[in-house]
Amino acid sequence: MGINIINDPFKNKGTAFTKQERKDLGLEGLLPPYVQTLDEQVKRVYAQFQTKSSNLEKRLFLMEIFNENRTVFFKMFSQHVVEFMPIVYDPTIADTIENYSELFVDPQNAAFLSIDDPEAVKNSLRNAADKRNIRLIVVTDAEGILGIGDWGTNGVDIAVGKLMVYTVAAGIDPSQVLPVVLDTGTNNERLLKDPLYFGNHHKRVAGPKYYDFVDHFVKTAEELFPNLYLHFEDFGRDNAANLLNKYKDQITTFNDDIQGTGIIVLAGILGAMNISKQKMTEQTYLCFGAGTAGAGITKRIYDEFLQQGLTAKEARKHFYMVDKQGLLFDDDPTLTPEQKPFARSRSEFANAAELTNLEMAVKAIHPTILVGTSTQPGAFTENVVKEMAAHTERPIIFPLSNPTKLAEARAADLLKWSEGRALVATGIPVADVKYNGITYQIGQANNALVYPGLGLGVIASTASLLNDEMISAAAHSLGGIVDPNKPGASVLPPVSKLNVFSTTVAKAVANSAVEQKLTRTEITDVDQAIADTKWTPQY
Ligand SMILES: NC(=O)c1ccc[n+]([C@@H]2O[C@H](COP(=O)([O-])OP(=O)(O)OC[C@H]3O[C@@H](n4cnc5c(N)ncnc54)[C@H](O)[C@@H]3O)[C@@H](O)[C@H]2O)c1
Ligand SMILES: O=C(O)C[C@H](O)C(=O)O
Ligand SMILES: [Mn+2]
Repeated sequence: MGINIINDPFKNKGTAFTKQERKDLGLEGLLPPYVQTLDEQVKRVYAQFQTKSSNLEKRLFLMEIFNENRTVFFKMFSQHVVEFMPIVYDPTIADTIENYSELFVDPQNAAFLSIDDPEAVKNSLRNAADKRNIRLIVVTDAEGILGIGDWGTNGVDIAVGKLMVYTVAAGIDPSQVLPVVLDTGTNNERLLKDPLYFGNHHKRVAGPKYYDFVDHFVKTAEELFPNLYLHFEDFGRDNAANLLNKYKDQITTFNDDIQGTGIIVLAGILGAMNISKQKMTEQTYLCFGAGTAGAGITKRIYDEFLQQGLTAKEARKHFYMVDKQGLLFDDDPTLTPEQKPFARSRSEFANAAELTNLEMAVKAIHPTILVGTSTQPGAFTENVVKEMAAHTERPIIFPLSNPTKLAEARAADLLKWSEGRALVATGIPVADVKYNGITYQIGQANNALVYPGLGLGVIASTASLLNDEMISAAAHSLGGIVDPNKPGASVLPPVSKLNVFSTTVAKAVANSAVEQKLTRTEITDVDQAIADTKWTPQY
């Protein structure tokens, strides 16, 4: 029995089991005699961590600790958030997803569900939960992992990684979460040919069979875990919005790429407005890469224009989208439902036929905001940036494609090409940039800065739905943390304060749920409800 506890990462205390616990739990003789404190354990493990040289090695080491002892892992993570985030999460997580089979040591308490075995869904979820009270699932079908595409069952890592950030940022109890991967096949030829690949060796199943399988999973999860908050991550462009639209008014659910990214970009633009002292509704917005994230962000910013008093007709005039084919026009039969509302009429431009790339579009439109979610590295060229900067004092430029190798531009280049005028945020963390004697702090417009607080607010308030009011409240709550008058100020709060502002976001979201009477239980004190929900790593 003692061995079982040592092998259970939710219960294991390792060398910190007291003499009495060792006696009671049948652990005598299974551990060296000295009883360590949690702090001593963390110090020891962090020293081991520091001997690792590459980020991949560091991540693999941290995952071993995660597999053994969640308390030590999260205590250490919480002390080194800025250092660990890019290792545990994006961008290093992309390497572990691409090499999942080669690096595999442990399934990390995830649930692996296969479209070829729908009858097993219920038992699989039950087995993975192992009688734990699951309040939060991150599910992926891994068709659109970050910007690296289709990774089949390997994508389970993104669900595990997103959940780790929930805990370190917002104190979500790690024993109440479940990562889930839906293996519906893969169109990744490299995986299909790889004898080591752990997933189903067939093409992705599409159409009704796919939607039925997802629905079967959703219904079963809702039945097994009645207080569930269901987070969708990295589904493909054809399915992500459909699934969100199907479930958002029925269950407590969230799509991170559409909604989470929308929140963080809105918060970043509001931050940029504080710095430039300009008005949001006077901006011209260009979305580059109008897929899941791009269209989700555009919709969020557009809704903000409406909230700030513009009519739908007035607001639309401020928005443009560029995708593979160039500027999107309303006569294009390949537009997605999410792109359609923002497509323009050819008659607006004398040279519509020439607007087939970003540079030509920027020349014709004079955007003041350019947000990249295109997976096209280097797409924000010097010419594009100079052209944009020629027509606006403080160009707002967010190259958001992840991981690092796919970013549309580097922050340092954007500042150089705009002579320090660009207001920049990136998808992955970047170091400060020095330019002309000013140190620029670069905001990280990654949904990781908001989804944990959002989730904490939803879970603590027992909200039955996550609606647009709550989402807007989350975006607006991130203001006022950065001093906008400091030269080189960032448009977003720093990751070093992730823990603090996650609670700020949670309060805004929970208050909104309470005001709208969307909670399942009566919440009289939001702050208390949040404090009661939060888990801290301690024995
Ligand atoms: N920073 C963040 O928080 C965050 C959040 C979500 C997504 N992202 C990043 O955004 C990128 C896109 O993710 P997604 O989920 O929206 O993927 P997606 O596949 O749904 O969308 C990508 C879009 O880019 C378009 N595109 C491809 N090549 C292009 C080109 N040459 N020019 C213009 N557009 C082109 C595609 O047609 C598609 O519409 C990824 O790199 C992802 O990591 C970042
Ligand atoms: O995972 C991330 O780093 C952000 C985002 O969800 C993405 O898909 O790129
Ligand atoms: Mn994502």
